[in-house]
Amino acid sequence: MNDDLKYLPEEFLNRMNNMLGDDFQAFLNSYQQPRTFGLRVNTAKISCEEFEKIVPFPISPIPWIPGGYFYPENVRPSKCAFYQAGLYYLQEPSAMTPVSRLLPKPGEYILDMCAAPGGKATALGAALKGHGLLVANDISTSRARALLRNIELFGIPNSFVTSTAPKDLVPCFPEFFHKIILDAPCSGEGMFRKDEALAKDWSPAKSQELSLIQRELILQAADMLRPGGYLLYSTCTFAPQEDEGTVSYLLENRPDMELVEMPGYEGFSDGVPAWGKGQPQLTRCVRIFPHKMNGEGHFMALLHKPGQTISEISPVFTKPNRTAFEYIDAFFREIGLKSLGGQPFDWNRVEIKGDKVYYLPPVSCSIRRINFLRNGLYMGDLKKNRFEPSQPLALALHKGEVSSVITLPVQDQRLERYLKGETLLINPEEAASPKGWQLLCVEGYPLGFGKLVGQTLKNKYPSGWRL
Ligand SMILES: C[S@@+](CC[C@H](N)C(=O)[O-])C[C@H]1O[C@@H](n2cnc3c(N)ncnc32)[C@H](O)[C@@H]1O
Repeated sequence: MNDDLKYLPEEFLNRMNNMLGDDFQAFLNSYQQPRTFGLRVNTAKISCEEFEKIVPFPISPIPWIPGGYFYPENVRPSKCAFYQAGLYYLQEPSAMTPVSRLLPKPGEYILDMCAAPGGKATALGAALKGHGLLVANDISTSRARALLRNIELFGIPNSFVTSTAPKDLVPCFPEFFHKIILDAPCSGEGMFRKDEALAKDWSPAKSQELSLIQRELILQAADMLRPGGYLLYSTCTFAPQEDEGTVSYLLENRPDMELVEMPGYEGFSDGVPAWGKGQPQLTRCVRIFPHKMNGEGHFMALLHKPGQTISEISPVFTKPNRTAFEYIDAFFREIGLKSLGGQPFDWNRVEIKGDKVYYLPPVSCSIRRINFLRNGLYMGDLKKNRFEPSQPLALALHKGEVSSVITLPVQDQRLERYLKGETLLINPEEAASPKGWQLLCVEGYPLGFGKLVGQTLKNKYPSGWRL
């Protein structure tokens, strides 16, 4: 065994040898190949064609992911202002696959049960394009905070971000969702090449423990899925008991559910019935092996609950304090707001709690006993006789939705200084309006607010967001 591979646990290698047979050597060799790096375009904010024109570093399409691109290892895309404008998410290429096979559509109600830090939730939210509802949940509150940040960076206005044990979501959302993604906590075997620490932490006992958790979670997911709905179960492990084993358990316990084919790709491998309880339909599961594709190990199963989906959208009912509306409206007039996130602004969705202003998702439902980190978009704060906009509001705005803008080219050094919290010198011809609130943009894409006084742009980029 090559010294470079010593970190791989022997029991893991023996099991993989049994699973893969003739393919085992190729699998092992893949651990000496460099890993790949990916980003996924936020198609709610920018088209792929436009992104390809303006991106300032080399990219090449990931062939099995619409909107996914490889970038070279020596590039740091998180240092580019387009990243702070929420134009893309950095994600390992295989990990982009589950959402791309769930085919989320605008208007659907979608749940991401184990969502932090948001790799899949941001893709789901982008696909909804502001219509319908995304519930992004993670049991860990600290991880859910990182999830909220990514949802806000992506400018997703129609989401609940929650931190609750999935069993407590079930009574709130019985047969509610059109689509659910369960990207389960798993033993992470597929990520050993990316993160050797995972291999050091691995044990068969842990995998067994996790498989029991996955069994509970997958039944809970099925119970929140409406007839006609789709559930995508995914892991980043090769362990059969966590993959086909979990899906088998669902098929046994929820016999109405069926495995369906998902859009294929030449590098995908079929699931193996013998690795579960032998149900022939387990071949419809998909495995991604690092020796067959340019990505890390992954497992996916797309499940359907037969029945007719009833399409209905429940209206939002709020009883807002309308006296505050004039302050918000005055701000909107000052910046010349035309729409929000591609849709006309709907005053019925405004909720005011104390001095905080929120824009609720366009869907309501009765919810108790859930720990919310966010219900909709945090728009800003009411101060004495005025409204102060938030950073998430800036990021929820699309290119061209506001007229008081200062837009700088991506190479402009002032963008980095803005993101560090500094004031900027702005030439009069660079600002669309001579004073007051401005939306600072990179190539037209909103980054954050500032206030122009003479030629000085006072920085309103919040300290918690700065570089
Ligand atoms: C594989 S990660 C999710 C990654 C995420 N979907 C993404 O794409 O960024 C699994 C998540 O499950 C959460 N988790 C762990 N135990 C859980 C449990 N018992 N119930 C629900 N979620 C759990 C973890 O906090 C973790 O964030």
